[in-house]
This record gives sequence, structure tokens and C-alpha cells, in this order.
Amino acid sequence: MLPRDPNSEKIIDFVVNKGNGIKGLVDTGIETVPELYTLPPEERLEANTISTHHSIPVIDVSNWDDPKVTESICEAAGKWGFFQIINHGVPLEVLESVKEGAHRFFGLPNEERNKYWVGNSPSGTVALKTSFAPEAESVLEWKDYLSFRCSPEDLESFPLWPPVCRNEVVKYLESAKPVIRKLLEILLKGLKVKEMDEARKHSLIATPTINFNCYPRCPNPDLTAGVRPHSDVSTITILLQDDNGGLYVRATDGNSWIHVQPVNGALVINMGDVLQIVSNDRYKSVEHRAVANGSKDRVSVPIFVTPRMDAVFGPLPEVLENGEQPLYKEVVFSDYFKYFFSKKHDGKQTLDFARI
Ligand SMILES: O=C(O)CCC(=O)C(=O)O
Ligand SMILES: [Fe+2]
Repeated sequence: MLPRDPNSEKIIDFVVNKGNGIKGLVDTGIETVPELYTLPPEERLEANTISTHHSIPVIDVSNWDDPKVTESICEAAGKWGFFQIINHGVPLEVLESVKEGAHRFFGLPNEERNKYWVGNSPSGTVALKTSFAPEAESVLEWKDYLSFRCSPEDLESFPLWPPVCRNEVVKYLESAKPVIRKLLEILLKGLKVKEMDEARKHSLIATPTINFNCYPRCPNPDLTAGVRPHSDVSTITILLQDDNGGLYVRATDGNSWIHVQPVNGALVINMGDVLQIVSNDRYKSVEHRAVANGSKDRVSVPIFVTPRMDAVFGPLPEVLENGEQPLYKEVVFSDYFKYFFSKKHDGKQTLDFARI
């Protein structure tokens, strides 16, 4: 643990060690941002770095197989690393219910939420945590999250998941699965990967994890990080955000940030590090960050689609067929994942773990 002043130590004890989370701290009625959550000025999101003339594409996928649709998806994946999809087939009521489920969970009394705190939780497949890597961060992120591991064998522990939201999670997972498969299929086709057997394809998306992110109302969001700039370690991430906004994506100029405007019924899709690696940089896993809201709790529900922990991945042989040099070595996903969580969010630096 990093050395901290006595007040920060007290907050760490309440928020992290006692498992009340930042939500528990906000519910005590704090009216200023504690030092433990105050970013140094150079890490804050400055208004003059927010791009006003770019937005990430919104793609209507009502006809997935239309070549214009598949082209737009692959182009956005290579240029922005992010896009939104509408008319994707996940019913609006499923999206609304899962967000309501997240609000219901975080609206529970502290002692009820605490039953799922990492270490207390009745199952290893569900865990409530705070910030990102509190032991490695001198300033914490203004966020708690409840994480559900959702591979088929994990669903056996469904009876141990929080009753206020477990049905909603499973329903959302089931409705999102065809979207995940379709996206991967299109993205692999865009790499001109022929003849990839189902088992290899499936291995890239074998383990979905659904998170309920909660960014409680913050007295001064400009001083804090909801989530610091980072890229995801997933193959792809499917993110449902609410209508508060607050998600920013690094623009292609590398300096400014693009706000991802909430679109009713849309899902935000982003490429993760695994896809950047297997595509040998054709697709970009782009940095993004999130900011809390000054008046309301913000929730978002990402599905991180990842390989299995024991899977080995590297640039696909099909991508290197024409003599292209691999930019990354092969790594075991569990090693990559452990490295990601061993440090604070630090932009795209996790990729260096695999870079040649
Ligand atoms: O809450 C958001 O909009 C983004 C969250 C995110 O980037 C993450 O959980 O990895
Ligand atoms: Fe992320």
C-alpha cells in the first residue's frame, strides 16, 4: 500500500478495506472531493481538449450482411477503434431492465451490497470492487463495479448472484450473444481471414464478463477520474451507457477527446487489446476514459468479451500470410490480464507486454 495522509488512510479503510465502496462514502453525504480522489491538474480532462468537430460513427446494423454495413464496421474498427450500433436486435426493454438492475443493486443498503464484496462474495463468479487497482493508485477512481463472470460453467452459480439483478444480467447476456458473434465474424472477414474454424473463432470470445459500473454522483467531477485513460484487454467490448454521457474516446490526433454522445437504444462497441494484437494493428484498441456526473449516479454496463484464461494468442497466421512481420509475440491471456490489473490504468501501455 502507498504511504498516505491520515485522512486518506481513514477513507481507504472505509471504502476499500471495509467494502463500502465510493458509493458508501457518497451516501454519507460528503460535499467535497477528498484528496484521495483529487487528480493532479495534468491528469484532469480539460475542456479545451474535448473535440467539438468529431464524433464516432453510429452504424445501423438492421441488415448485418449489407456490404456497406460490414465495410463501415471494419473501417471504424481500424480508424476510431469505437463505434455505436443501432437496430442490433437486443430489445430496448432488455437494455432498460439491465440498467435498472444496476441501479437496484447499487441502491441496496451498504450491508446488503457488502455481501458481494470481493472476498465476502458467496461465489467467485460475482464480485463487487472499487476503483481499479487501489493498492497501486495514489488517487482512486470514482467508481465501484459489480463483475459477473459469464461463461457457461459460471452460470451454474446463478442462484448465488444478487436476486435484485441476476435475471436481468442473464437475459442481457443471451440477447447480446448473437451480436457478439456477428461482430467477430465481420471483423475477422475484414482481415481476410479465410477458413478459420469455429473452435478458433470461438476461442477469441469464449469468456464474457458483464460489469455493472456505478459512478456515484460527484460533488466536483472535473477534479476526479471515473475511469482513467485506458484501453480494454478484451477482444471486443460491448458497452451500454445511460443518458448521462461521460464517456470520452481518444481522437485520432492523439491529443483530443471525443465525447460518445448517448443514443437511445445504441450499444457502444470498442476493439480491445486482444483484437489489436491478433489483427497485427489493423484494428485499434483505443484509449478511453469516463467522468462521473455532478447530479446523478451514472451507470454503464460493459460486456468484456475475452479469450479463456489459458488461451494463447498472437497475430493470426492468416494475417501474416503475405510475409508481414508480427508486431507482437504470443502470450497467454491470463498473463496479459494479470499484468493489466497489476498497475493503475495507464493508457495503452498494457500492449507493451506483448510487443516485440
Ligand atoms: O463507463 C464507461 O462509459 C466506460 C467504462 C470502461 O471503459 C470500462 O469499464 O472499461
Ligand atoms: Fe474500458
